[in-house]
Amino acid sequence: MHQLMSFPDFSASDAHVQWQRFNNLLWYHNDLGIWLDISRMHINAEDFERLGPRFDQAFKAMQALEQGSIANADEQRMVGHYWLRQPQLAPDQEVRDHIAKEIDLIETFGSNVVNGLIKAPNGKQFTDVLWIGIGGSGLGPLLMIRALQNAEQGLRFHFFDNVDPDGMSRVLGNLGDALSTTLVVTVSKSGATPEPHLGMEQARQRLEEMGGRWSGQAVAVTMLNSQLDQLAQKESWLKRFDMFDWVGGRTSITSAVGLLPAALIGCNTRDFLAGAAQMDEATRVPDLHSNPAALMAAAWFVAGDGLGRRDMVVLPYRDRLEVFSRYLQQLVMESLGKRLDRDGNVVHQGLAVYGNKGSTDQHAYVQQLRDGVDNFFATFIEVLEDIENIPAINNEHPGDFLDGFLQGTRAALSQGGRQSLSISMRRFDPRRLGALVALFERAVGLYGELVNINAYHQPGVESGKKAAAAILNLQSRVEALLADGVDRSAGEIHQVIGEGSEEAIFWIMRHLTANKRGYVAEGDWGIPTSLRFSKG
Ligand SMILES: O=P(O)(O)OC[C@H]1O[C@H](O)[C@H](O)[C@@H](O)[C@@H]1O
Repeated sequence: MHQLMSFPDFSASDAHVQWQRFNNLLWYHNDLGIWLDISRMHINAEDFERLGPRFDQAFKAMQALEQGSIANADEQRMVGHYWLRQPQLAPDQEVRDHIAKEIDLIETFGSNVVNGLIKAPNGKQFTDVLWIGIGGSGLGPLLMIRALQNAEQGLRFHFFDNVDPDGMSRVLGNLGDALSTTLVVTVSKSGATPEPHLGMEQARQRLEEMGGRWSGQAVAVTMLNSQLDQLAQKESWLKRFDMFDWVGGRTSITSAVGLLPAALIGCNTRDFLAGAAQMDEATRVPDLHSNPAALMAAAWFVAGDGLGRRDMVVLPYRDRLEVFSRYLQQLVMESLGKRLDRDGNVVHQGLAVYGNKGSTDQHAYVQQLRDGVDNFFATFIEVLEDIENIPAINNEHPGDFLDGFLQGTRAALSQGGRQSLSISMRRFDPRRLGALVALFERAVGLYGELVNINAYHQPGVESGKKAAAAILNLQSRVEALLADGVDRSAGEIHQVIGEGSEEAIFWIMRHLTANKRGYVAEGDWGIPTSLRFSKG
């Protein structure tokens, strides 16, 4: 049964009406000290009524998912990230025990490394971590480190989240000799993603050139028996941690993927999990009005006409949360950006996410938000507790300015008829980060149900991967052909190979000739058809 709720429609000009909406729509969790306010989204009482039955369905689907249904039908997988913070919810005892055991192992390993009980092969204490992972295996850890690490706490973190040679060179350059006391963690659920594999090989070679012993400082986080796991086992790496088949990369932050970095910076992993579990409790409530994830999903739905017509601009007013929008990009866009719905209809669903942090962004793109194209809604995130060692100077408290800037932008957007929702946290710590992540995870899950898509697969990514593999294969064939030293145009190469396209061959040759790989080109680079390529 839906409890009918009456509150006035959004009004850009009537502050009293808005105050009433604020009071009527405000969600608050006393123990977590978190508020959610959707009163400045253009959602009205009749939307609640209209969406009620859809939410009843969505709540049921989420319940089934938590009980272990095959929620990811295309991949025939269960979706179990909620079990990670409440193992007792998992469908069988073996899984429950496995989750609990992994958390213990991560905690012990982390504290032993931080306290120097586990040492680098050269006998010295580990000083740094090189974290090699991409997508969910990189973004969650990055968020954990940026959001939770305090100065001088735990190990220094460095990331390989790409195969950009320049990026890798800079990271290795920054590490320098410290590579010999660096824990190198390779993270890949599938254990077969090319990016972390290449990163691992680079790190390994650099380390071995320095006389280091790879297996004494290498750690793997992956699924049992994956390619990466087999390598780690064969070579007796220092440690390996499990990723579970039923946890997707973008929701893996409460698995070893997020817990291990937390443990390595001496942060309380149990608090992080407890915060997520508490928010899970709150977002499990099958009532639209009192469930914050449902309120958020409903507001997103109405703002974008259920078709993702408005982007979500994430504006955390806390530097620690600067990468949260990047984290949400994967969580939201990889989950909701789908061509087909679950009945096979072409729907091109999605919800675009971008943002950095306030107040910084007020001096960059907020001008367009206030006055330009109205194709977004803002998500303000604030933390109320200021930091004591940044005192007021001349009676100017930086925290007051931060709050003032947030309120100012929020008001300016509303006056301009632009929508926003706000999440306020009394303080920020591992528990609140866990809660924040869980809030968005559930909102994404509910929204996926509202628009009837599979939020847990990523077929588009797979096709990009296949296309990239085809290009690398084409390159091998082009290089084999040009090994004879004969010069050829892109068209001639294409004719002989009979694969790919002239344009793809041009791109490959442009890259090869830009590097000292022995290839030369004669002709005009502005007229691709004039060029003849050869191995010089
Ligand atoms: O952890 P891995 O198996 O290496 O996957 C890393 C990432 O790559 C994929 O392409 C997926 O789209 C992401 O969801 C995943 O997080």
